[in-house]
Amino acid sequence: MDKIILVKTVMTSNKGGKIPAAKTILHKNRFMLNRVRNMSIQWYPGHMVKTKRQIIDSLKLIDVVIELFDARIPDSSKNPDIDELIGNKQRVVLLNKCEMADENITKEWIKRYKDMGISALDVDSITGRNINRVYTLVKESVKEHFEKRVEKGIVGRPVRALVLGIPNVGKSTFINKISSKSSAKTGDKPGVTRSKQWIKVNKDFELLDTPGILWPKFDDEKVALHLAFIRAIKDEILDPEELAVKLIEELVSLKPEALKDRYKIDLNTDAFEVLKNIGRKRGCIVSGGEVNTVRAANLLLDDFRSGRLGRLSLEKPQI
Ligand SMILES: Nc1nc2c(ncn2[C@@H]2O[C@H](COP(=O)(O)OP(=O)(O)OP(=O)(O)O)[C@@H](O)[C@H]2O)c(=O)[nH]1
Repeated sequence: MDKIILVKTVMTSNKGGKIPAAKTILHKNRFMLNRVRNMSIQWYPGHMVKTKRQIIDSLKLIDVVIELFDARIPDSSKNPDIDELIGNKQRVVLLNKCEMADENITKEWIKRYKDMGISALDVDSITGRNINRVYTLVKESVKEHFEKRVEKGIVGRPVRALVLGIPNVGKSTFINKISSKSSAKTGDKPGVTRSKQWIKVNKDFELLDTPGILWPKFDDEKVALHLAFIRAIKDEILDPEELAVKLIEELVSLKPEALKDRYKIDLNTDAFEVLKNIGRKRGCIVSGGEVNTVRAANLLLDDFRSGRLGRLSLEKPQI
């Protein structure tokens, strides 16, 4: 199957004009999915190849990769190239933004990774939940590798890690949080290219200061939508009403009470009507009493992204 990668573009109708709102929503839904499917590889070669090269260069300098996923969508926030890129480098998976995901489902994910022989931990890089456990996990993951180094007589250097993840997953926030107690850069080290700096977490653990950004890639529209819901794909690319309608559809089947509790609305109607009801409840009204569905959509997306709809995991590990 062809790889589908989002490009920076605005939603346009087949005739090139912006699609009018409400009445065309069904057409729009179909159109968006086609658009998502058809999004071609316009910026792939430039950005992606350069980023990949930078990551490959960085991998030579580190012992372990810290792979950050969004706890709400661990499958979709995984870049399919990562396995090939990392090769047999040790890795630790962190399910970030865990306070917005369903706790039990996150536990299932952690178990799933453990079953695959990968250490995993749920973290919240804002509050710092579990951040102090990351070093222990990293140390365990490289134990064997370091013991071999000691056997070879190579001693006395800290464990070095690279943080990898898709845009907006929280890489910088995580790096800042984990290093906040001693965020001073350690300066250039032998074997480190001029531009590369190490951030000292503690005397035995350092992070490369530039996190590796992996561009999201997806083969199906569900992944694309999930990435858009969490804002790993820039909002300018997709129409907020369309995105909100898809989010409503998913939440209605997954956890309807999230919408009911927040907005006190009836869900026994189609998703666009639900969006309008959200708008009515929240005062997104324009002159003449019409609902401003764009405002309502942005409000809903904002509520989801900031966790105000409660703890929601959109993806469960497949059995
Ligand atoms: N609620 C919550 N928000 C988080 C967490 N970690 C990061 N964020 C927020 O997520 C947004 C993106 O965080 P960044 O650290 O900039 O993400 P990044 O991966 O470095 O982003 P890029 O530079 O685009 O690659 C920011 O608004 C952060 O405040 C978390 O654990 N919980």
